Amino acid sequence: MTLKHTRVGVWHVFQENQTEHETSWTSSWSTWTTFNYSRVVVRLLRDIVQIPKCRLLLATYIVVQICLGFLPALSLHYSSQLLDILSTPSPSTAPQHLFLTALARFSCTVLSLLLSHLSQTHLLNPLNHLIRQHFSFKQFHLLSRLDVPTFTDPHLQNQIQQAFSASSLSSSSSSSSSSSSLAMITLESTLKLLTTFIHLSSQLLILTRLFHSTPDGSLLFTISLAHSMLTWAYNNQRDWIFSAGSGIWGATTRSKKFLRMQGLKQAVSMERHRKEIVAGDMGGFMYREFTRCSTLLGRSAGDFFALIAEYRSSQNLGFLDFLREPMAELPLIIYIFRFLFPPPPSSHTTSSQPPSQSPNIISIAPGTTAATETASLLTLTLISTTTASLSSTLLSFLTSLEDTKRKWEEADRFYKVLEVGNRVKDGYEDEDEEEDEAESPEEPTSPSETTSWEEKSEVRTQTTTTKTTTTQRRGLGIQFINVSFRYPGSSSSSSPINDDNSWALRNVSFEIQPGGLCVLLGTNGSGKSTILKLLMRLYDPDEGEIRIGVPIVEEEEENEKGEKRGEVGTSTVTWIPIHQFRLEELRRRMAVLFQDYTLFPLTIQENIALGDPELAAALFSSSSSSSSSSSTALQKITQKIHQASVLGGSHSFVARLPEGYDTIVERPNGTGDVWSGVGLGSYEGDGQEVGMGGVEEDQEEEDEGAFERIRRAMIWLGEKERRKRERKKGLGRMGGSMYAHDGDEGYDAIPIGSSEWGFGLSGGQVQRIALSRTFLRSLSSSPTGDDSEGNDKTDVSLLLFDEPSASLDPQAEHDLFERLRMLRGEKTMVFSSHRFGRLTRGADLILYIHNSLVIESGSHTELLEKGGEYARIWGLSKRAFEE
Ligand SMILES: Nc1ncnc2c1ncn2[C@@H]1O[C@H](COP(=O)(O)OP(=O)(O)OP(=O)(O)O)[C@@H](O)[C@H]1O
Repeated sequence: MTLKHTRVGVWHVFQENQTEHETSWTSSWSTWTTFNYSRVVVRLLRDIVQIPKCRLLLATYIVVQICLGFLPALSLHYSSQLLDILSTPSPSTAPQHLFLTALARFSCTVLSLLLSHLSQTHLLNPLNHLIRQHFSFKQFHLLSRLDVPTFTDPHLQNQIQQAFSASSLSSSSSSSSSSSSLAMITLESTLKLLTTFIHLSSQLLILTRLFHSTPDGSLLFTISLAHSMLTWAYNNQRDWIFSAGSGIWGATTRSKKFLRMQGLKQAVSMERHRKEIVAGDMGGFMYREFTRCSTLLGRSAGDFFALIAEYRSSQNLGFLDFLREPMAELPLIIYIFRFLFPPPPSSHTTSSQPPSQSPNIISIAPGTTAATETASLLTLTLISTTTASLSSTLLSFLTSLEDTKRKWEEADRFYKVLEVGNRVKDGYEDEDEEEDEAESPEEPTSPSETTSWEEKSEVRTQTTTTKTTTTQRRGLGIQFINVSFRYPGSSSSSSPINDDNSWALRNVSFEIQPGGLCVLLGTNGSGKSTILKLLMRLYDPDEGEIRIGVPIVEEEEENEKGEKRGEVGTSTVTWIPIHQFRLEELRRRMAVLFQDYTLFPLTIQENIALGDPELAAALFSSSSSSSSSSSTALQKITQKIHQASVLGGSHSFVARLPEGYDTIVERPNGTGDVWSGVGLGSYEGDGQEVGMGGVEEDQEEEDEGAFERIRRAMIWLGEKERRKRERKKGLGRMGGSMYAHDGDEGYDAIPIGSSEWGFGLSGGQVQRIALSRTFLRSLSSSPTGDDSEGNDKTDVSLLLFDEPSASLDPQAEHDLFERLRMLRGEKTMVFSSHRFGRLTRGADLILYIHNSLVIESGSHTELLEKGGEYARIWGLSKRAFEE
């Protein structure tokens, strides 16, 4: 299928080309037939029904909605009856009949109101909450389980965004709460379709009866039907262009001026660029450039959706416009026509039934009696309103049909995204696949059945075993065998590896024995961090293989004769392909500090504790329990966190923070304090009052007083919360907010989240917290820290550090390497670094990488003897100190 290219301002829109006749409604009918909607609806209902407490609520909600679907038709019925009675007054029965009918009509309105209220307050709101929560769990599960290449895939990102934002987008147009979940909106939409259908069918039944006895009934019916269809088709045709969910289209802009304009706009709005803008005196230039670009681009620059809306509204009038609008006037024209030229009496307006007694006959003509006029006018009113009502119900049904179809498609997309698999396959997945292929009757080994890492190595097939006779070492070995890798999305060309710059690593081979220390050196972008990422299996190599060496220490055994077996001080290293390990287990054996480490928008304590998720879970459960045993456990966990913090070098400054370890690093989005009516007064900057606009002088003082009171109330709340938690925990400090003591004034609120790292943490401090998290992982794996003898019981055998001292001062760097030195032989350590010195001198293996190739490898002495690149750089740094 070809693509249609449209220019909308600075945007280029590419659309799947639909032929003239293949408009949205025809294509929509074809999707109705091809798309298996029932599957989505059944799955959605099954999911909702499985949510605890939802079943009864849902059943009641459906019943109420169905009743609400019947009520309008019932109201119509009683309205027509009322008009019947009014047009044919009978002295004997009229008052009583009139009263009862009016009561029934009134009851319909009251019942409709009550049911709507019941439905919204007692059914829809709780149902919505349960469903939203359930589906948010599913969303969170997906987002938390995706691996790096899958998550960063732009195609999947787009799908996730579409699927997850569908609920918020749809909710804005939904009549229900704006925070409805997609599932709830889909359910509501489906039920709305059902109730509108019931409404339409019951209304049709009543109207057929009414129109049947009217000479122009069928004509009016046809007109109102045609009008509804045309309006629907018109709306569809208009919405078809670039509307989400219809057709496939994409838009891009390549306008350099527009990109610059937007970039400048973002730069001046974001706090993190403020320092550079002020220090570089860029403000004036930015303003001039922004206005220049904006003026040059004029109306063509703008947000895509705003431009599309403008584009749509400026489209030419079409055939449907000419047909649709006049058709709305047709019923009135017919009434007038009938008034002026009444039809001759027909067979069913027989002489036995005079016109005045037949309410459903239009027989207004000059010279008729007053009673006949009243009856006919009432009939006309009834026909007019019911025709309009039918038209709107039909339109609503057709719109609802389209809307529901879209919601089902969104729900289908949502479910498909939830099922997305990770690109990095788990060791057991491979194993299962192999077993499936071999059609083995045996059950695959369940992760829980295999308890030890060493045991696992025995069951592997593609293993190589080597014996080391050196001192018995712990840690894991690493082997890279001709490993080549390029990041997903890097250009792929058929040229040989050595001529292709898209590779991050090319034919890399090396071996590190368990407990060894390896330093990766090299120029920027040479591939050092990539080696660490491959070791963590964030990505898998494209070529070659990575193996992990598991040392199995041979125990001394005595046989029956008392002879000793096994070599003392030797260990057998079994080399296992990395992809055969269960990912969870592999990563539990490793601790990593990335170059681009991040802190999470949580407290410092939680940030460190997350180094060991089990410990973090124990921390959260102990802190929410008030028993004495959990208080003891909490103290032990806190000690462990502090211990890691000391090792990472963060304890000294964290302890001095007003909220200590409970300081929130950065307020999460949507949790910032909400203010209203402040900031309009004046702002005191450097002793000078600067008008901020809008507030009268008297009011200004009043507002500042109010602002102060609110501010203090918020501080009081934070303090209260903190004390409550302190009492509960019996230790430490905790707070949802952060306050700095400003001496005279007491506490002063610090706007959290206003700086990139919340409480104005320096780069080095952030790195120390991140280091503490890495150290926590390498501390005892026991969540309660029962290791009273101080033995290292950790599972972590491999430490990976990417520029661990990049932001540290020399003393902190020295202390860090001293601490790491203690772990030599206990754990395998791999460092990526630019620094030559103590680290490289003590390394077992140095890899010098350049342009994705390992160009030199060996120990410090070996590399100096070689006199290559390493020796040259070493010489440079040595000279710098000597000069
Ligand atoms: N996520 C990514 N997607 C695509 N390419 C990447 C990605 N990360 C790194 N690269 C590219 O891979 C190559 C190797 O990057 P890597 O981060 O391993 O270098 P490095 O040696 O650690 O550099 P530095 O010393 O600057 O930290 C570089 O060319 C880089 O541009």
